[in-house]
Amino acid sequence: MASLRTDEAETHLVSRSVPVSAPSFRAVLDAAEAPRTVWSAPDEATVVGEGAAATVTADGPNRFDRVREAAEELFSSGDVHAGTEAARPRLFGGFAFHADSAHGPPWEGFPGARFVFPRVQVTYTDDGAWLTVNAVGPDADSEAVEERLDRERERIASLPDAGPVADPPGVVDRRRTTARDDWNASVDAAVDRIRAGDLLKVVLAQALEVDLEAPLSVPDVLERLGDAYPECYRFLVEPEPEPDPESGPESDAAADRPQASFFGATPERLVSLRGRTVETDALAGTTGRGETPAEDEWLAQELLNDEKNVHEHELVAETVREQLAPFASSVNAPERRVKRLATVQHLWTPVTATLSENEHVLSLVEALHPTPAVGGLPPETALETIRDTEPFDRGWYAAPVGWIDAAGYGTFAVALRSAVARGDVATLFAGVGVVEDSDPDREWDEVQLKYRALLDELER
Ligand SMILES: C=C(O[C@@H]1C=C(C(=O)O)C=C[C@H]1O)C(=O)O
Repeated sequence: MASLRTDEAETHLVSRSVPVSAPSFRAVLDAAEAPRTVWSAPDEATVVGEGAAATVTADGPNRFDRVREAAEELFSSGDVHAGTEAARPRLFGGFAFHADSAHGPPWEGFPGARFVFPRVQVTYTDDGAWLTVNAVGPDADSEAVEERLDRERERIASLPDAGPVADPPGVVDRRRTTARDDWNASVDAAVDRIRAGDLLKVVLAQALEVDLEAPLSVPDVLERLGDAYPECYRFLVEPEPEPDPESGPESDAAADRPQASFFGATPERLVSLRGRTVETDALAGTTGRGETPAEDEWLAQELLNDEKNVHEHELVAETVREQLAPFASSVNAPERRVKRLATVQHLWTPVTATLSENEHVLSLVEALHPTPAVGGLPPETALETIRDTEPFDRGWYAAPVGWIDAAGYGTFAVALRSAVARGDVATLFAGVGVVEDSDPDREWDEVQLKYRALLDELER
């Protein structure tokens, strides 16, 4: 079932934008009403969204089609003055990793798919910032939207200064979903299945729940992640504020339940589509950072020549090329290289393709997700292994997050190096590719290394 939820039954869309002198990202996000949206990608405008003029949700195996149909309906009758391309109407959101995600803790409010058309949007481009007000429904008349745009412009211009970025809140307690012995047994069992020929690769993940000393400031964390990971895709997805299940439906305590926020800074693009040009990444195979440039380079060279990591990587690169082939008149992938991030280095093959006919980006998302960088091979057996092995719900971790527009173009990243936070509790996720030569201890260490991206922003 897909649903397009708007203020009213009809879906007439009105969107108005004006250039504004760039307000501080943190000040805008701090003052924004929920659900808040952030999207920031290399070579793309950064977007902060406030509230929802329309929400698209879907569950089940047909969720990609359902979202696409609802998006087409939403975008079908638009009265849009965007002024700049980056401020054109777009839906921001994503999907759960598994089609049958249970939406249990900490994933309450995160359905199989959910996209938001923000009520208010600030778009930061190289040529300055734009403020956009959107409305959907029969009451969405241009005059009312223009009046709101004036009011929002005044509000944005007089936002209080966000002050200095706060230090990380500090971690007081942590709980792992996976004990060391269980991890070793799971990796060994996966390796046995690989050696028996049932599997080629499976990505196994862990979750880490941390209690923070103070409620998390998502704007501060996103700002710091932007500084530390400029080459990554930063995102923030929030469900609409929901009632507390422990209090009655009419209770005031409902309003006190902390807002859930799913956010991260991921190095992995799942796919971007513009015109008929497709860009995607094969990213798999990991090592650490060195203490010196020479040590960094040594580690990078070792990674490029390491048989186990190259095998793990090539399974991904090959699969991505194969999955794009039916859509494409050409697929190009250069020699693999190393992507160096603040805490890790990865083997990376950027893949580009030209489509043989027009496609919606969600068709490509559906074809590619999950790549063997986060699922495995063969895909169905790997997914079954993940479900049987992992003692927690991946929710939206390692799943597609991004945006779509009226033309069916879009960009999606793989939601890695991510956490879902609610007040002073956060759950972090990280996984590793298990192949024939995997060693449980080394894979354990790699999971801990991948947690660093977010733990560094939470620990004092
Ligand atoms: C699964 C994660 O990362 C993925 C797995 C990698 C690997 O196994 O080497 C590397 C990059 C990502 O494709 C994660 O960060 O949680």
